[in-house]
Amino acid sequence: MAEAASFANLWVPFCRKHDIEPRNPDSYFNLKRDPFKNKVKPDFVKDRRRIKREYDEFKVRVNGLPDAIRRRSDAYHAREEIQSMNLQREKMKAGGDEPFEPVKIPKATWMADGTHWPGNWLQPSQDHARGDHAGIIQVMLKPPSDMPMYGNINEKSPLDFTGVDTRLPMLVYVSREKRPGYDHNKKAGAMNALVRASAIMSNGPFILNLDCDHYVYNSKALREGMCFMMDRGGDRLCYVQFPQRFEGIDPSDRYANHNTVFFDVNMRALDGLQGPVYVGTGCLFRRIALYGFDPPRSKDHSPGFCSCCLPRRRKTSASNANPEETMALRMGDFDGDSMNLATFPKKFGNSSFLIDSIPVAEFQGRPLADHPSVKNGRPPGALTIPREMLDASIVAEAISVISCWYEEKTEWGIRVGWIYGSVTEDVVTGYRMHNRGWKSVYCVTQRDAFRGTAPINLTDRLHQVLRWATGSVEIFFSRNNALFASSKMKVLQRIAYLNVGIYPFTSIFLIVYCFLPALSLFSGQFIVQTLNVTFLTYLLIITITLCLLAMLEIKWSGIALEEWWRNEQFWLIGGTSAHLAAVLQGLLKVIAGIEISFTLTSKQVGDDVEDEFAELYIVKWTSLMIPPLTIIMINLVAIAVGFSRTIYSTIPQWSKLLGGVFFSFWVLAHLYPFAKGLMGRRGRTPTIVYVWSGLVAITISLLWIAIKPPSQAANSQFGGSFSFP
Ligand SMILES: O=c1ccn([C@@H]2O[C@H](COP(=O)(O)OP(=O)(O)O[C@H]3O[C@H](CO)[C@@H](O)[C@H](O)[C@H]3O)[C@@H](O)[C@H]2O)c(=O)[nH]1
Ligand SMILES: [Mn+2]
Repeated sequence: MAEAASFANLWVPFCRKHDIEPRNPDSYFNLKRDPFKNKVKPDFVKDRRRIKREYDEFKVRVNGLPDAIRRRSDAYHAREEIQSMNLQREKMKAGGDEPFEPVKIPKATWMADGTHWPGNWLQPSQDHARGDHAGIIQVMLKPPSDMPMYGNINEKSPLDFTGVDTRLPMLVYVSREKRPGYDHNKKAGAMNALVRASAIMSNGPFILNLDCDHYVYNSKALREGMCFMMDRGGDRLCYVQFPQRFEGIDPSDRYANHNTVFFDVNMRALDGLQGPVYVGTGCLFRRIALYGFDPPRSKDHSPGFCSCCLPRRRKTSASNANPEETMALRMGDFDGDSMNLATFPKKFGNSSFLIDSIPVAEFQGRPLADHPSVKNGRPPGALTIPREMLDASIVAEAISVISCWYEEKTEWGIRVGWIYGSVTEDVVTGYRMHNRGWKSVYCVTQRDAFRGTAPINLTDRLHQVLRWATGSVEIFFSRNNALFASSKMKVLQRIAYLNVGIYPFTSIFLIVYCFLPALSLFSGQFIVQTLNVTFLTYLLIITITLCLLAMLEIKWSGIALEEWWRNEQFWLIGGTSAHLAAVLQGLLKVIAGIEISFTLTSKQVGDDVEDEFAELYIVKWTSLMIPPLTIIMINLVAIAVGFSRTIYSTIPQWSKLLGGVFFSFWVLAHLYPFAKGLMGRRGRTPTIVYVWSGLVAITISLLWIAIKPPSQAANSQFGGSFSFP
């Protein structure tokens, strides 16, 4: 961190001077395009060469750190040992009869300034180990000055930053206290600790949340998000969500990692309702909304007026599932009654610094009152007061709010901050805000705002989808089920959230549909006895509707047909494997209380220089693969059975066979990427895949013979009775 902060002193002004994008040095230096395009400043070449060298040196220094720190720590340790040995020897000379004891000094990780690193990961010991350590706060970069600080030539800086603002934002490293035996609530707990620490150290009225596997790709994106927040009526926005975009995904996007249908269709559609769901990263929050308050002026925005489809319906029925939920933290309407500060310690914990910061964050987040129509605006110039300097008491307070016990008997994780108890804490957290009447906005910038990495091999991808689906099932069985939403949630938004909780359950029907074509091939019967007009009309209407829907999605969102098809395919792959498992797991958790773990999805590591997408071909067997594999085998066998029966029958009815096989092929076409994934790299199919395929094939054949002995089957009808005219 210290190395990065010191490199930033050069890198950030360099980016400002030459309009560098993206501002992640690693991706910038790895860009495939011409770095000199549109660059006109004569010293750009010189600056770039210099900064590239600095960056390379920085990287080498970082690579050397594990070794350097170990050597430094050993040296310090040896010195300590010698010192204490000398001390003992002197004592022996002076006093005499004390027995000589070998000195034992616990090993520690030492920092360059000769102090102990409080975390100690090199040599874990009690109180200094992963999952067992005190809270750590390190101010890496001090708060910047209020006025721009322009560079000038006289400085020692190796680059000429004349006229470039060289300020850097405050940078603080936070690691919350961890003790064995405490439930730390994973990411949600980490976010809440950060929210509290930042309330005390900087108290920005807006918070950007990025996952560790994402980075800023467009330095101006934040400004676009702020436009929504500062706009008239923007004070009713709880967050601005940016789409998730990914890098390092195989060009054909075999497992629909880009998720374009979700990010370019669903999320954009939700933007027209109460707003997009929160997807965990790339999201700009209004701090006050995270604190669990109602939006301002919620009284004049009664649901009768904003419910888009059912106007003025429920005045009396106000199905407010939990009135105290929305009333408890009501901040008044900002204007008349002020916030009820007396109740704050019970909700936010005992830090008076934190409690005092809340009204400040609310005030500073208001839109500028530069127009008569802006209600409760912030008077111009109100934010130009200089920022308070950090002192020891502030840091001490920040340490205390990231302690293990701080949240005890408060509403953190229950009504305040990120909500606990779900592996998809993001959806729940956003839902609670919408439920209070807040709106959100989807901000798709021309240039991607943020970019991240995603698991591209089949196994990790399935596990990721499993986790999401499990989260959804949890939501379904919890009080966050949209059926219990407050009356402030718009009807269509409620349906959208209902869908979030329900979609894994579609896997049950999906699996049935995948077996039906095979079944009809085996039995020679189609799902309906005769192809009457009613059936065909239904089929036609459904098919046309689906096609129209697909066309609408593609035309409106501008995604490519291939991307759309990948999403369809993965919907079936995930649906028959991960979604089903999630439903079972979710039921287990609800009924038996058995929990699953939230493990970080593994990220591709670029060791394989020869193949950028080596990760794609990794096959790790998981039982999630059994249902799709079974579907593939059964459909293949069914096609073979139907085919051979037609060949050996006296009057082959090829059109009937074609009709039956068509639906089987349709299922297989969806599962094609899955089959490809199982194969691994050509010629390296894992044995377990063969074993399972063999097992399934034998089972089906035996079953088939048991049910319909060949002599009998030979006379029956072949190929399914459905046929193309
Ligand atoms: O114990 C944990 C586990 C995860 N994280 C964070 O959570 C993020 C998401 O984990 P990742 O393994 O990248 O999962 P994804 O499937 O990529 O995450 C998506 O889905 C998650 C919910 O399941 C959301 O939290 C994420 O924001 C969203 O990007 C990580 O980047 C970490 O920053 C923690 O802080 N603590
Ligand atoms: Mn991720």
